[in-house]
Amino acid sequence: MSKPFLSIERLTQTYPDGQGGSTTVFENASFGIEKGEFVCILGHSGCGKSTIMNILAGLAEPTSGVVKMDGLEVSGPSLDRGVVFQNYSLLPWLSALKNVTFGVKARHPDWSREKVEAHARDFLAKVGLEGDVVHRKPSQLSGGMRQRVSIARAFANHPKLLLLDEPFGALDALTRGTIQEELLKIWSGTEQTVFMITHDIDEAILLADRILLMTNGPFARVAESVEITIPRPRKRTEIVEHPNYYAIRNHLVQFLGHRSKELAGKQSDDADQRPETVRLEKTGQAEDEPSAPPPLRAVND
Ligand SMILES: Nc1ncnc2c1ncn2[C@@H]1O[C@H](COP(=O)(O)OP(=O)(O)OP(=O)(O)O)[C@@H](O)[C@H]1O
Repeated sequence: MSKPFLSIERLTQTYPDGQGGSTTVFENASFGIEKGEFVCILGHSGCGKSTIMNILAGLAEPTSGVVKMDGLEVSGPSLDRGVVFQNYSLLPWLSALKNVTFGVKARHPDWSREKVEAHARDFLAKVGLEGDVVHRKPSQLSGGMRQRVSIARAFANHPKLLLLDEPFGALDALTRGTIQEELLKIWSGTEQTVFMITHDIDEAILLADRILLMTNGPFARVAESVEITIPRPRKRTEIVEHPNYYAIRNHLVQFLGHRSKELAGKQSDDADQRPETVRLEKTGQAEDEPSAPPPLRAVND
């Protein structure tokens, strides 16, 4: 079997527990991501999502295990891996436009100034930022606009892998919805590989090809890989009508509400802990199958 584009192999992370011992966040976590896939990871606070992302970004080293991208081991940050954090991380002294051209110049040192600027403006326009607003500094932009700049900046650099750490966490629901759809549009035009942390089940269903589910730590596991069997293009208002939507949503709610705790803290003898694939398919089933939507409830309890 050929190796996936991104291969996470037996990743283990332990930290000192402050009392002379150590805590194992996760152990021998292994999974793959194919080129062009959009993968979200869901799990309760503290299970180790950000730790995995920092390792994928090359910003942190695991205690053991390796990450390979295109067959090469990841070590240290690289322009091939772009990161978008919740807090935007824009350079405050530069305009929105210059925040984008900065990375494009580094990526394409041979491009003319005009070409760099046109490229940056093109990506800003894709997220709805056009005209004079591109000359504003981050402090003169709203939170939603800043996050749009971060996304434009990340995509404009064409990294092979885009890592998004709760990029919409600080936004109000309306802005969040609009930017989610802008993100989908920009992603579908580029076929970039995306790995995203979110706490929002509906966001994950809207955006992802697959959702990785993590159990609670310590000894957290990436226990399941749930395929999102809803065709693209997807719209927030339309996916809820799809027969698979509530089956998938229920499964995720159940996992986060119960199974993430039941499976927590259990060490396994398997040297290689790979997630189980879950594929829920309700299309073509008998009409009398109960399909009433469950009551919506918070899942991050
Ligand atoms: N540098 C560190 N030293 C000690 N423990 C750490 C360190 N960094 C993270 N941890 C611990 O590792 C565990 C995983 O942290 P991580 O930030 O990866 O979780 P997370 O799933 O991203 O959480 P959240 O959803 O709240 O962001 C936590 O228990 C955290 O306290």
